[in-house]
Amino acid sequence: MAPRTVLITGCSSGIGLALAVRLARDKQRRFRVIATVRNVSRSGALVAAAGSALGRTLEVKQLDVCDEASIRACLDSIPGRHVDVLVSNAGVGMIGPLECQSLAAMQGLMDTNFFGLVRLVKEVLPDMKRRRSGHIVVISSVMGLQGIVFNDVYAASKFAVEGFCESLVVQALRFNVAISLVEPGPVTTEFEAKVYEEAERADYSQTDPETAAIFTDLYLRNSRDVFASLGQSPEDIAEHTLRVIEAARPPFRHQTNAAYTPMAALKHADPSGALMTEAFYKLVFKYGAVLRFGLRAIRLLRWKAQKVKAGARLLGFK
Ligand SMILES: NC(=O)C1=CN([C@@H]2O[C@H](COP(=O)(O)OP(=O)(O)OC[C@H]3O[C@@H](n4cnc5c(N)ncnc54)[C@H](OP(=O)(O)O)[C@@H]3O)[C@@H](O)[C@H]2O)C=CC1
Ligand SMILES: CC1=C(/C=C/C(C)=C/C=C/C(C)=C/C=O)C(C)(C)CCC1
Repeated sequence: MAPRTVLITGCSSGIGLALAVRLARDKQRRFRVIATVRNVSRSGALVAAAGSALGRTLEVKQLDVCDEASIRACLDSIPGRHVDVLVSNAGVGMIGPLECQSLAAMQGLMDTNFFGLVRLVKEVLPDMKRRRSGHIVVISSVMGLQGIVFNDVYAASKFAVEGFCESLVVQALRFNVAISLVEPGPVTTEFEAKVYEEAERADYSQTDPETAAIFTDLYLRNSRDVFASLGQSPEDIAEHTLRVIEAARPPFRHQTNAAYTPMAALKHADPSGALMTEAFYKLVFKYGAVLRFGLRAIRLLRWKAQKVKAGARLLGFK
């Protein structure tokens, strides 16, 4: 079988980079990867990780999801504009009290996370429909299902992504085009570092002292613990995404972190929203110590499991 052409956005770091390299290094050579970056000068890590795959199963192209012309130019440079699998991955985060964020920054986030996807789909879907084949894979988030305090605008952008795809999936199916949402929980990538850096630079005089204290003393502290305990690696997410891409009948939704799933399920257990609101309120304001204790226990268990795995490898077990 001819290799499938996979176009991925946001490959300069994190999930996009890991996925591009994982697919390009596929032992069965099932994929030809077009790894796109918005700024070619930031493709060093990708090129280094791709190694010998570069120029064989992986090529790097420029694509800014906020710039329609760059999307069109990238697609026009592909023979027959033929893309079998589009992975919409490029995205940015934003945390903190609303009052400390400018409307321009919020609009910029929506432009990348939501309209970036819309621009890509508008350009790629018509060709896929004409060919009556294709797969659009969208890196959404658990925050596309469940909001998290101080992530208001980011969660809204992922809810928008989910609503867009949920509406489009039925029409696409009629043309034999699949749509899949991959929904990771926390992943340890530059994403995390970038939002913390921005939080450090933020001007908290724009909000009241109580809100600022809730954000810096409760949210930031607990969030770091959540990432340290429940965080997955970008390589983990690449493996999950590979499974979605290679599925004979791709799922519409795929959550990558079983430990996070109960958090996203609360709203479905009680349609009034009371259970979800109370559970999160208590986790943030009442049982912070219990949350941190639980997260520390998970960290210890993960550390022990890693040691056991390393020991097994040393003894020659797989
Ligand atoms: N990390 C996490 O905890 C989670 C992340 N996600 C989602 O995963 C996706 C990837 O994030 P992750 O790998 O973690 O973060 P990274 O910050 O490591 O990667 C984000 C990528 O998106 C690129 N990007 C940003 N804006 C644009 C643009 N306008 N056009 C093209 N590329 C752009 C960045 O490029 P540049 O280097 O030029 O800035 C970078 O390559 C995002 O959609 C994010 O929302 C979902 C769940 C959890
Ligand atoms: C679970 C949980 C928390 C934090 C969750 C975080 C930080 C999730 C991050 C998810 C990401 C980054 C998704 C990206 O798309 C709190 C609010 C600290 C306390 C209540 C329980």
